[in-house]
Amino acid sequence: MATPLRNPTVGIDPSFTAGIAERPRRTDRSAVTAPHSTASQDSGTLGASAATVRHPTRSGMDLHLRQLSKRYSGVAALDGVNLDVAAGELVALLGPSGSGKTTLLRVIAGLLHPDAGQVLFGRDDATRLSLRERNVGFVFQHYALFKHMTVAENIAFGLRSRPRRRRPDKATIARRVEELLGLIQLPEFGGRYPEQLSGGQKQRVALARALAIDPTVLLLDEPFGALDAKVRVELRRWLRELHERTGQTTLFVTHDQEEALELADRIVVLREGRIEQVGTPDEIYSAPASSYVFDFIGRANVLDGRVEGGRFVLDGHALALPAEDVADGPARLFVRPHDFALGEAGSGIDARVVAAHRLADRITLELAVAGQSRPVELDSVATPGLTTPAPGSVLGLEPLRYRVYSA
Ligand SMILES: Nc1ncnc2c1ncn2[C@@H]1O[C@H](COP(=O)(O)OP(=O)(O)OP(=O)(O)O)[C@@H](O)[C@H]1O
Repeated sequence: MATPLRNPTVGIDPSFTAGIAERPRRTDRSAVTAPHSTASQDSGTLGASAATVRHPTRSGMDLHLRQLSKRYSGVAALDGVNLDVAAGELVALLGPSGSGKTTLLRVIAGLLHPDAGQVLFGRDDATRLSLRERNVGFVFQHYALFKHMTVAENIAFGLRSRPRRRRPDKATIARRVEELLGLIQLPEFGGRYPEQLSGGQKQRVALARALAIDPTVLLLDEPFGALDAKVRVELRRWLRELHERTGQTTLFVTHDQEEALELADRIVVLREGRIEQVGTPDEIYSAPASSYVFDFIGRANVLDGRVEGGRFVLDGHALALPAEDVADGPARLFVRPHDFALGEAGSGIDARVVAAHRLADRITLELAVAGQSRPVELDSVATPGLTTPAPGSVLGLEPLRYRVYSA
């Protein structure tokens, strides 16, 4: 019989809230010292041992995925996925529909078993353990709260349903629920039922319920996907703050690149069950490893041309951009809308203005480029004296930052 994994870095203690408040920021982990030992009060109540309170960082566990594969009737949902997540990291799994995000999250959770490969929590092989044995916290896109239970009962559920020997006493559970209600900023809501909450509030309660068990890792499957845009943005910031305070190792699935860029320490871009790139938001945005990542992260203009002798050229245009690391042959130029300089026709890429919009200090242009099937979008901060170009006029575009990939 497999032994449940316990988070060795996170012991539940009555000073939970204080402990969170005292936690230094991630960059200062080495300076962490125990706020105060509560081992004698807690051991035997929430299953915390002396070892659990020796590590007060509350940063969850490190996680390692080795060569994970999963196929569904011939289709590879996961294809040799390797990933290392450090304790306390907030990682986004990003990719289009069908790229394998949910499958990967479910395999980490133990809700789904891989055909091959390993899931390691710390140094322990968890591949054959169930969700409960892994002690992970999982939040679904559609608030899976129990309708017949109050908010407090929902949050307490994971602790109450533990086997007797690891179940905390009632007073400890009640205290823990109060702490979590404070943490999710719903201190007065313990007696309400889920139907009396907004969508955003329900998701906060779902998060509190997942955190209640002191999970080894927190797994969120499009946690804000069902909410409207404004609430999404608010909850996104709230989750980032919550993570700064709890330092819980967290993986969340999203197909929203903005959400990933704003929230994550690192982003994992998935494509057809494989990892296309892993990096910080800056790395992913500024140095996309492939045209797939460039296209997926942020807005992109794509121009079809070719590389000749280390330069990207477009027939009929003066442009000759350095592209030394790309082999000669058909190639694509990728430029973000705000990464063009505007000049005279004949100086770079000649582009005809199709439509122009000015909004306060920004000018947006829709342009047509001879020989290209896709329109080009340009977004520029208006400088004094710059008038909005008239539709029909021809301009020269100079890419300031760009990437060239073989086609
Ligand atoms: N139970 C299943 N049976 C058959 N195929 C499945 C099953 N679950 C997932 N798949 C397939 O595995 C691939 C990956 O699916 P997955 O749900 O992990 O993608 P995703 O990136 O999470 O997509 P979405 O953003 O739409 O949720 C897809 O091709 C999907 O059709």
